[in-house]
Amino acid sequence: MEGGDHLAHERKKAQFDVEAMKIVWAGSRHAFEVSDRISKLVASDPAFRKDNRPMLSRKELFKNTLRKAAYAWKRIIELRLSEEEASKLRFYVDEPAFTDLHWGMFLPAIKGQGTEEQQQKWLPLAYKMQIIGCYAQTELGHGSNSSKWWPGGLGKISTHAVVYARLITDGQDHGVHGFIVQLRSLDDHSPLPGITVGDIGMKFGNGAYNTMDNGVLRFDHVRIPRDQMLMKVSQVSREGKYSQSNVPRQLVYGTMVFVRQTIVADASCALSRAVCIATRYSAVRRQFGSQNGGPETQVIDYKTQQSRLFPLLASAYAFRFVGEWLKWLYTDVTQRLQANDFSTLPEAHACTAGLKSLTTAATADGIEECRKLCGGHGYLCSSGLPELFAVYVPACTYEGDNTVLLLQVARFLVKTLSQLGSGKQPVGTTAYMGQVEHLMQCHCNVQKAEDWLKPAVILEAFEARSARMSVACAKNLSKFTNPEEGFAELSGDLVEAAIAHCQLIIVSKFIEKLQQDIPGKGVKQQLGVLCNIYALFLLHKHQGDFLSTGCITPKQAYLANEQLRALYSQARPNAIALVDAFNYTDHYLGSILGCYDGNVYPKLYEAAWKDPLNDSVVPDGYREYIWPMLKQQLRTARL
Ligand SMILES: CCCCC/C=C\C/C=C\C/C=C\CCC(=O)SCCNC(=O)CCNC(=O)[C@H](O)C(C)(C)COP(=O)(O)OP(=O)(O)OC[C@H]1O[C@@H](n2cnc3c(N)ncnc32)[C@H](O)[C@@H]1OP(=O)(O)O
Ligand SMILES: Cc1cc2nc3c(=O)[nH]c(=O)nc-3n(C[C@H](O)[C@H](O)[C@H](O)COP(=O)(O)OP(=O)(O)OC[C@H]3O[C@@H](n4cnc5c(N)ncnc54)[C@H](O)[C@@H]3O)c2cc1C
Repeated sequence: MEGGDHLAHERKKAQFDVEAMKIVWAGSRHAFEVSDRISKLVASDPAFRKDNRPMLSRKELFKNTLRKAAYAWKRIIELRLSEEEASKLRFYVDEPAFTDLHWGMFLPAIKGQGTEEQQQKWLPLAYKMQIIGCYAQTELGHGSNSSKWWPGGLGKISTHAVVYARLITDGQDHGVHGFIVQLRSLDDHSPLPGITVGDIGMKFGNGAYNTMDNGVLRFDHVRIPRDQMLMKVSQVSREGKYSQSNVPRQLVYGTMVFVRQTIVADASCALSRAVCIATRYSAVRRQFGSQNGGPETQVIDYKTQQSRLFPLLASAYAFRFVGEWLKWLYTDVTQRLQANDFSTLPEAHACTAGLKSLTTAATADGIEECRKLCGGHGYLCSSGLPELFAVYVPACTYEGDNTVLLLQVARFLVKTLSQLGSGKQPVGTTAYMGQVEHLMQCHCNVQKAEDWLKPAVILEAFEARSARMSVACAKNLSKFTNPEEGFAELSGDLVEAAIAHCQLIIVSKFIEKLQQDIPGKGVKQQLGVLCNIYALFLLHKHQGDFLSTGCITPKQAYLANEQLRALYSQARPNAIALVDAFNYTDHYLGSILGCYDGNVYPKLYEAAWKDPLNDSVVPDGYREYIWPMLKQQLRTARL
């Protein structure tokens, strides 16, 4: 079958209003309209072509990224795009670039940690791109006195950086503070005196994150003007006197809270993109197994394919909704901070750190699973999956290594439990800890598989598991005379308790989403199916935790799995429509396997001939290396 919509029969099976689901996915009608318009604008402009990336050398690739970034900026100005539209445009250009750090970290660091005066001086320059900034925190080795190493945009492009370094006045060390430092001349881009700066070298994957100039930076007697220390949290007077505002020191790390929140939202984008490719291809791909001489089985009908694919589809939706909620939490904490209410900062830190860790790990693993779900073709660059994986996987490391972040969550949980004794009632995402006595001894009330569809049953099982794991850690910690030693010794268990807590947050936010008014025929029902798949898939995967803590019985674990199989059958007819609801253009997906019309095979065949290796029938190197070898073999054979 040439041309046409090869997935039309799948689209007809949908039991819900796809257009309404698109709006739920986008977050609002307005967000949908902006996203739809800007993604089409990018897709229709040949200047944003990206299919040739894996073929380019690092230098060509990098120059191409600079061209695209400059062109994107030109279009943003010409079209007078709003901040929201401009950020969507950069998103759909889909190429990591220095601009990510300029807009995503440099500007937020100044906004969050600079005084009013500092903001007035630096922000207009940065908004107009008259200076380009990066965020320089990580060091080559341990400590804050070796060389900066890794900051994106630093290597070749940034003119300025927010640099994190120790502040020492009168011989006294005041800890790490942020400073705005000019790195390069605004005339000829050469490094300023005393500054050594460059790119740190090729990274994982062809193309992929090599469009970014992650850099190294050293200072030799560089003087930073006093008023370039970011002084919202603490100040140094003209006389060299150090003082602190009446705010928590942790605000110095506020930019990370902001970025971790955006990384959670981004996880749903990356995972949904991989899932869209794997779902469409699974419906196109047929294999043996037909009966009575009918068409062969679509691989999406294999239960094994469904049990690998549908939890990822459900996770993409789950991460979308928890990302929405996290954005709300971040906005709320920001407003409170402005009113000098710092009470929710520890929770915001724990939630952003924990959810960043959980969603990036699941997304990186999920993209790789989607590659395998596409069989051999998933390994071709034209599937889009190898590059997506290579670009995405460092999210498990940047903005805090995922294990280190889970340990931050564990500290928060242990602290929350320890405060129960003093009568402090936990609120927000730890409110359930307030019923710890009930959760320690409650029994799951599931007798038949369908009982697992009750939100209250699911919630209680997840709360009990999380509470019991945290309490077990706290009890074990209390056996150590030195708490830090205990924390280090038990860190493996603490990480698992943190994971259980974060999974509970995601499940509970999905359930809360379903309590809202969601318009559109069948939309809420489909989301209900996905929510149950997400929760029961986690329960099945971590049944060791649920069983060993006595939250459920082996029979109940068995029933959960039975229910999960039934849910997969309910999701099956809607699978293609559920990925169509992401509203991704073929340009953004960048995948032949995931193209909207499902016309995969002719496109794969055609793409192969476009590979530079097929420019000539006889390859370069044949005469030099292969021909003499063949001749040699010929002579040996004759002897
Ligand atoms: C709109 C589009 C945006 C696009 C986004 C743009 C870019 C994103 C895309 C790609 C990303 C690209 C690049 C990534 C950039 C980076 O990676 S920047 C470097 C980030 N580095 C890290 O994340 C380091 C991880 N380590 C930590 O976070 C450590 O906690 C620390 C901050 C280095 C501090 O360590 P330490 O001094 O040992 O303190 P400790 O951990 O013990 O914490 C002390 C107390 O402070 C609390 N706390 C820690 N962090 C925060 C925080 N961020 N906010 C609030 N509070 C925090 C902690 O809980 C402790 O509290 P106690 O009550 O004392 O227990
Ligand atoms: C693509 C990319 C882009 C980046 N961009 C930037 C940027 O723009 N600006 C910037 O400042 N930085 C940037 N970084 C750096 C990034 O933030 C750090 O790599 C990250 O925070 C992890 O720190 P590390 O590399 O020192 O890892 P390490 O801390 O050395 O981790 C190594 C191992 O040790 C373990 N470990 C470390 N500490 C502990 C502990 N306390 N307990 C138990 N285990 C532990 C970790 O789990 C990990 O397995 C970037 C990194 C990457 C990969």
